[in-house]
Formats: sequence, C-alpha cells, structure tokens
Amino acid sequence: MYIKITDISKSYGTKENRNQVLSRVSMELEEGKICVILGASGSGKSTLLHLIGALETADSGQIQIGGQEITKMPEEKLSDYRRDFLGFVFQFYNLVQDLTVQENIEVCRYLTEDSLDLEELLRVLGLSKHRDKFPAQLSGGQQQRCSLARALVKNPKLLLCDEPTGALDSKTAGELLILLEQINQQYKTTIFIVTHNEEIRKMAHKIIYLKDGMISKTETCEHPASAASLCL
Ligand SMILES: Nc1ncnc2c1ncn2[C@@H]1O[C@H](COP(=O)(O)OP(=O)(O)OP(=O)(O)O)[C@@H](O)[C@H]1O
Repeated sequence: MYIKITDISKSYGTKENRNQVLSRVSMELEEGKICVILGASGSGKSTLLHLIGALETADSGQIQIGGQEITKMPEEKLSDYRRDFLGFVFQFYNLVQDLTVQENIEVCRYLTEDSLDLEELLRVLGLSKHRDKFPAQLSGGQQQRCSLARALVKNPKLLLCDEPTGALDSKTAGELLILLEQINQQYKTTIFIVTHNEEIRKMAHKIIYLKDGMISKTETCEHPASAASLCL
C-alpha cells in the first residue's frame, strides 16, 4: 500500500478557541491511483492535503508514504521528502511573477537529478509558444498549466492538487483534468485532488467525503470515467 493514513487528528488554536479540524481520519491509497477529496467548505480537505504534503504537522496519528513514516520525520528529512516525492498545484497558481514560464519551471527542475524533459513537458502542456512570457501575460488556464509543469518537472511520485480547477472556466478546467489523467497514466503519478466539484469524483479511483473533519463516506472505482467525459 503506497499511502496509509491512520487516525490522523488536527486542531488549531487552544482552550476555548480550539478548533478540531480533523478527527481520527484513516484511509489508504494504492500507488498510481487518483483520489478525489470532497466536502463542504471548512470540512478539512485542504488541511488533510497539507498533512500529506508535510506542510503541517498532525496532533496525533500516522501518515506512511511509500513505507516512510512522515509523521515521525525530523524537519531536515521532511524537506527531502517534499523535494524528492511531492508536486503541489494550488488554486491560484503561485507562480513567481518576475520569472518567465520557462524560468518558473526550471527553478524546480534543478531540485532533482531525475527531472522530466523540459521540451516534452512544455509541448504536452501546450506551453511551448508561451515559454518566454511572464505569468501576467497568460490566461488563467495557461498559468495553471505552467503551475502543473512546475510541479511535474521533478517527476514527483505524488501530486497534491488543491482546488486546481477552482479559478478556471469549465472548458479550461476540463482540459486541465485531461492533463492530470494523462500524467497519471503516463508516469503512474499518484494524485490527490481536493475539490468542490462533485463531477470530478467520476475520474477517481477513490473518493473520500469529509464532513466536519471526519470521513463520512469512501467510494472506490476500478474503472473511473475518462476526464474528457465529465460535464463540468
Ligand atoms: N492555519 C490555520 N489556522 C487556524 N485555523 C485554520 C488554519 N487552516 C485551516 N483552519 C481552519 O480549519 C478548518 C478547515 O479548513 P480547511 O481549509 O482544511 O477546509 P476545506 O474543507 O479545505 O475548506 P474550503 O473548501 O473552504 O477550502 C476551517 O475552519 C479553517 O478556518
């Protein structure tokens, strides 16, 4: 089992301001699968993603990724874990505004010896002709594709996407999801997608429904629908 989360709890604040955000969340995901996390606003979706990405620490419980127990790692090893294993894609792209598309991607390419071919990535993501533009000169969809290229160039085993289509129109969102599906199939990348859009669950091998910080339902699907068939 590639990812095993056991009894994870997380709260913010103390005493009367304490907010229990996740309560004893457990789940597993096999390598190379797509998992969609759904739930109302404030249900703890992003917090769960941040814990998997070691951007936050849990109060209790364990998270094992590829046999490594990340909840017990010292900060130095966590930095290696984030650098070597993970790619992040966020709703608002988080690109460096003073760098071109190509430079934004290259910054991350140097983090690994096992990087993907830059030219191929630019071509697959339809960015070749935009490579010398700055983020402000791109559409939202192009910026998100750049953000995806930046996450992918170091060939991460695990891609964590927080509302990746949240700022995109439905056509552009569909194109991005097709790319995610392609990446999952081509590179066997394990992908988590946090979203409000229930339709996206149809392309997932596993769907986690969060309610008030707890898993209210889990579904699995051996043969998910193609991203191209979704009605976004
Ligand atoms: N750094 C933080 N400090 C304090 N409270 C936080 C922090 N991050 C999240 N929270 C709180 O934790 C709860 C869950 O937040 P989270 O962002 O995980 O939910 P979500 O399901 O992703 O919501 P949304 O769909 O609106 O993005 C919310 O009540 C939020 O205010």
